[in-house]
Amino acid sequence: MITVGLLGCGNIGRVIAAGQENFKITAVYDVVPARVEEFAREFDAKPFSDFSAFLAEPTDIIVEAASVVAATEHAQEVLESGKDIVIMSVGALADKEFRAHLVETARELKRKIHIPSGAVMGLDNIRIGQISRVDKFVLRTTKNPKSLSREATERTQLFAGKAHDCVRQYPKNTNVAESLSIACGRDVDVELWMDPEEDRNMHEIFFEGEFGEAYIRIRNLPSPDNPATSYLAALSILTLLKNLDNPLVIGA
Ligand SMILES: NC(=O)C1=CN([C@@H]2O[C@H](COP(=O)(O)OP(=O)(O)OC[C@H]3O[C@@H](n4cnc5c(N)ncnc54)[C@H](OP(=O)(O)O)[C@@H]3O)[C@@H](O)[C@H]2O)C=CC1
Ligand SMILES: O=C([O-])CC(=O)C(=O)O
Repeated sequence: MITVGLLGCGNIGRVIAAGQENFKITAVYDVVPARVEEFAREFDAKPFSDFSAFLAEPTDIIVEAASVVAATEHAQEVLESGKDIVIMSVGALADKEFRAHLVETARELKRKIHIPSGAVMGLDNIRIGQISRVDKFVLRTTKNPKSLSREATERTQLFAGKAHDCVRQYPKNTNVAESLSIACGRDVDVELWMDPEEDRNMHEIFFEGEFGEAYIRIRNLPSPDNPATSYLAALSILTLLKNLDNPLVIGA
């Protein structure tokens, strides 16, 4: 049985915990102590309010499902402790120096940094961008204003530019922009829209290159407990964890 240390007892953390089968969350940590205690009671895990103690607990892998700040603060020490990490708040890797250092540490210590497909589909073959010509790559994200904690009466563009800048400005809503950039091997173009007529978290991917062209549209249901996060993102990390010990690797 794979043992998991969970950093972040929020919306995604709860979906993962509810789906445990071949892995077990044995240790939990969150910035909100009452949330950790409640989560630990409900899912039979050990609660921690001190990160070092949480990390010292014997777990096989740490799952970050908290925030870009949490991933930035803790990813390095997780790897240095000799554990693999799953990073959900991928926006932390928009800092190129930080990412390079993290990857170098993982390489030296023979550890893995897992990045789930999250709220999009297609990361598998988008990786061809690392080895072949890319003519165009645009992510257009459209969410209801509620998902962006804003108000609007009409469709409004919030951002147009590069992924790194977008996720810095909208760290709770555009981690996928960074995942796509890492997959494709370049800082992709991003448009972020809010639309009161849209009730889904929609991601449209326009990809053209040496291979031909692709258009992928994902219309996600928002998570009931956090409309900023698509339910698909939680299912994605749950699937990743369930497949950690599967010898048959698909789509990689
Ligand atoms: N890669 C992808 O495709 C996607 C990534 N995400 C990202 O995944 C992460 C988790 O999402 P979700 O579960 O919906 O978020 P939630 O806000 O529901 O849960 C996150 C939990 O982590 C806590 N937390 C935040 N910062 C820290 C910290 N520094 N140390 C410890 N705990 C902390 C939060 O506390 P508090 O409430 O006080 O902040 C909260 O309890 C987010 O960063 C989100 O943006 C989401 C969707 C898609
Ligand atoms: O869940 C989504 O639709 C996307 C998201 O919030 C993110 O990438 O941070």
